Amino acid sequence: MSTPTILDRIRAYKLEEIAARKEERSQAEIEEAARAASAVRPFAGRLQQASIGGYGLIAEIKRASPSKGLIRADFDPPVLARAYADGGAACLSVLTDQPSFQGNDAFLVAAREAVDLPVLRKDFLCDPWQVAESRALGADCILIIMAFVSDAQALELESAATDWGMDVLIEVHDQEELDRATLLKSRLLGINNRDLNTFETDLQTTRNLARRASEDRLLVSESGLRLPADLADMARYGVRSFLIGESLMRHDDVATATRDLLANPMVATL
Ligand SMILES: O=C(O)c1ccccc1NCC(=O)[C@H](O)[C@H](O)COP(=O)(O)O
Repeated sequence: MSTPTILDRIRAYKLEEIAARKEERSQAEIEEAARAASAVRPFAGRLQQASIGGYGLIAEIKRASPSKGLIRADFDPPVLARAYADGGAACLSVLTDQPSFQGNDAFLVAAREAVDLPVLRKDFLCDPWQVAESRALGADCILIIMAFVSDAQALELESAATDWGMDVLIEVHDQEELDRATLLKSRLLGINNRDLNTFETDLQTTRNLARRASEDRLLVSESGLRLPADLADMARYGVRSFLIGESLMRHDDVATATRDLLANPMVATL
């Protein structure tokens, strides 16, 4: 039998987590909480707007990761959210997965209350119940990781997100996942530079897949981006939106680091 991958391990505990949470709150209860949540903020719209002439940044609030362990000890989600907003981020991403990323649902709630930016719930979703739960927390966008879900699950998640008025960031990291993503209608397509088995990041993933993606998609390069030169490199391949966590989280002054990263965007030539 093959060794379980990180996604296999995450899937196993997520299924237990979902079952336990469903015991606590029925479908009707979670839907009622989702209906009572504050209005959805336009995630894809803000990102698109920022990427015209500039760069669209989804700035990630990330305390730890399976590959790096603890990334930031001084971790205060509302303070970080305000620093990202001051630095010019278009949107936030907040990790809520606890076992692998030391995230928490409360981090998303607190970060979103602190700013007026739209927020992505960064977690491992495979059940529409989690989409309603994301909306109940206030999330404006969910993530569908093609490597984590079947085609049927991806369609079900997208349909639930659409019903709740939320945006979807579809995530792919190879050609097969890019082909499967054609099933989905959402505009936002994230290309993850991180190999989820080895954890290595390689910007070549974005360079390769960006030119094969449909022109209708708004492309987001994800993971392993650190420098203004990295963003300019991706912009040469038509990618002007980015999901960045670790490199910004490691700066003492997150607002200045964010501002410096976004300064002097490459002029669009496409
Ligand atoms: O970050 C990880 O080590 C990781 C491991 C396994 C699955 C997912 C993982 N990260 C999720 C992400 O997509 C990143 O947090 C996001 O793209 C930001 O990446 P980075 O700028 O490199 O922190």
